[in-house]
Amino acid sequence: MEMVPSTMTEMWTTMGSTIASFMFIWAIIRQYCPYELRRYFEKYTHTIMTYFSPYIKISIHEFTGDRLKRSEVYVAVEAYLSANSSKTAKRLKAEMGKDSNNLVLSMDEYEKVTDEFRGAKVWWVASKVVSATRPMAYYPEQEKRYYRLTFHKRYREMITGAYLEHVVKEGKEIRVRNRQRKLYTNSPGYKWPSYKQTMWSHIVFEHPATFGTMALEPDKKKEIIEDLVTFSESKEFYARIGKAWKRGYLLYGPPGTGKSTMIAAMANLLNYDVYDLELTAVKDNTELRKLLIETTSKSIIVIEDIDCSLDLTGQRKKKGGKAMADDEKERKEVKEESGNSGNSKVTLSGLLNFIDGLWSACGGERLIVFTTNYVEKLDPALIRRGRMDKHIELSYCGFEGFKVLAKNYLKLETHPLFDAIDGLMKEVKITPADVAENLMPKSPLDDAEKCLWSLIQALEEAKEEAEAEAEAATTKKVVEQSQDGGGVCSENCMAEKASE
Ligand SMILES: Nc1ncnc2c1ncn2[C@@H]1O[C@H](COP(=O)(O)OP(=O)(O)OP(=O)(O)O)[C@@H](O)[C@H]1O
Ligand SMILES: [Mg+2]
Repeated sequence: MEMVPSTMTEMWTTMGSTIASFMFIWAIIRQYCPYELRRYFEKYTHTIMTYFSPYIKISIHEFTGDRLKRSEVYVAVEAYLSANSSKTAKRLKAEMGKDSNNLVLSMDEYEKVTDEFRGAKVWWVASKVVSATRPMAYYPEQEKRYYRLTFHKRYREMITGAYLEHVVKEGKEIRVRNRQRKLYTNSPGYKWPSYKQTMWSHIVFEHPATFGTMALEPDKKKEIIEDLVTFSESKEFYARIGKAWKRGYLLYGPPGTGKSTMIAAMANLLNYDVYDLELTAVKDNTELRKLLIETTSKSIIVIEDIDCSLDLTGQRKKKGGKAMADDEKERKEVKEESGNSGNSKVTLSGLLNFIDGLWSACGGERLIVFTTNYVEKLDPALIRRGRMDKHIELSYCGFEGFKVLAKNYLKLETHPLFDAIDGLMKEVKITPADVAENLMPKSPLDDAEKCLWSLIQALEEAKEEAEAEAEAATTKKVVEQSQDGGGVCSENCMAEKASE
């Protein structure tokens, strides 16, 4: 009976000393054995182990080839695992997600998660290698991150086929759902050569406008929404007909009719990013192309006030001479003062190339939107179908539009004053922006009726103004006619004057 503990103790002692000597010898080998020999040794142990191991490993690296763009697969896997790992993994990384108030969790380095697919079990590990060599002391050490997928070799077909496809597809969807939408601009607050690699700066896109809150005739609204949704679902169609997956919209109409608002509504409907392109800040055609290449898919590229944002007007100015309206000139001057334009050498052909040249096809799933107040002043080449596929006129507010605004601003579906407003709206033009401004309560005590009265007053004032203007115009015409018409029209003029 006494023998047992002593045998046990002896055994432990022997084992302990064996391990110790093994470790010691290994340390010696590691230290004195040439590096090549060690590599050779490790490589072969690895091969032998793999030969006997029933498991297959697949690595997905963050960067492949040159370190320009993150691998799409890696990004998708990251998103897929972030959704699936937050329940099982113990160490998680938190990052800001959509709406900037929810956190997106993803697995931390060296964390392992298990996933199951059609009865097969797989393991994912997030890992990284830190490259020992630093190209330049200034740069931080280069980390190469990757995910490693391990599974049994009997599932080889299924995992390399269906499972990975499922992961990538799901991952992409999760990314779209979680991403914060961004509003990009190319007009720089400062220039810092070669430090910033991208040409766009961005902030989070948080415009609340939707088609629901827009004052538009219901039919027109429906048509635009359907057009947009059809576009976003037509990847195969565009591929089949051999056209780049993009669509141009031209929004035109007087100021304050909702052109900019509609762009925000489009972005919110389709969940797209917005690139607000300030043409006057683009140096030349080459820079314009660079900007285009750096835009991502699922985005809207916007050029506001296209009529006054570059030398296109210069071209037309030569042709059209003095035809440019005074107010347009004013707008142009204002723009030039505010922006650092003047030295922009973007030409019409550069812009046309931007819209439908070869480069415009890269990325895909893109809307290009132009807005203008003077559609008739634009070069026909710029807005022909195929470039600007859909022309949308945003015009003065009708009664239907007013009802939408009344519902949004005052929570009113009907009101006895609506009839009076309907009548007035048929007689005078008022922009949705003006209607909105009048419906906005100006003090906490203002009720719906007061706002409606304020609108009626505005409409009546506008009506009086319009009447006065019309009268002035007729008088002017009569005077002109009597001056240069001479004897020919004098009879008519006299008759008109007599009747007045
Ligand atoms: N159709 C509309 N529906 C709802 N609100 C509108 C509409 N049109 C204009 N508004 C309101 O008027 C304001 C100005 O509209 P917006 O900036 O979209 O006009 P715009 O057509 O882009 O004008 P501009 O030609 O001067 O750029 C917005 O803040 C918005 O609230
Ligand atoms: Mg606008």
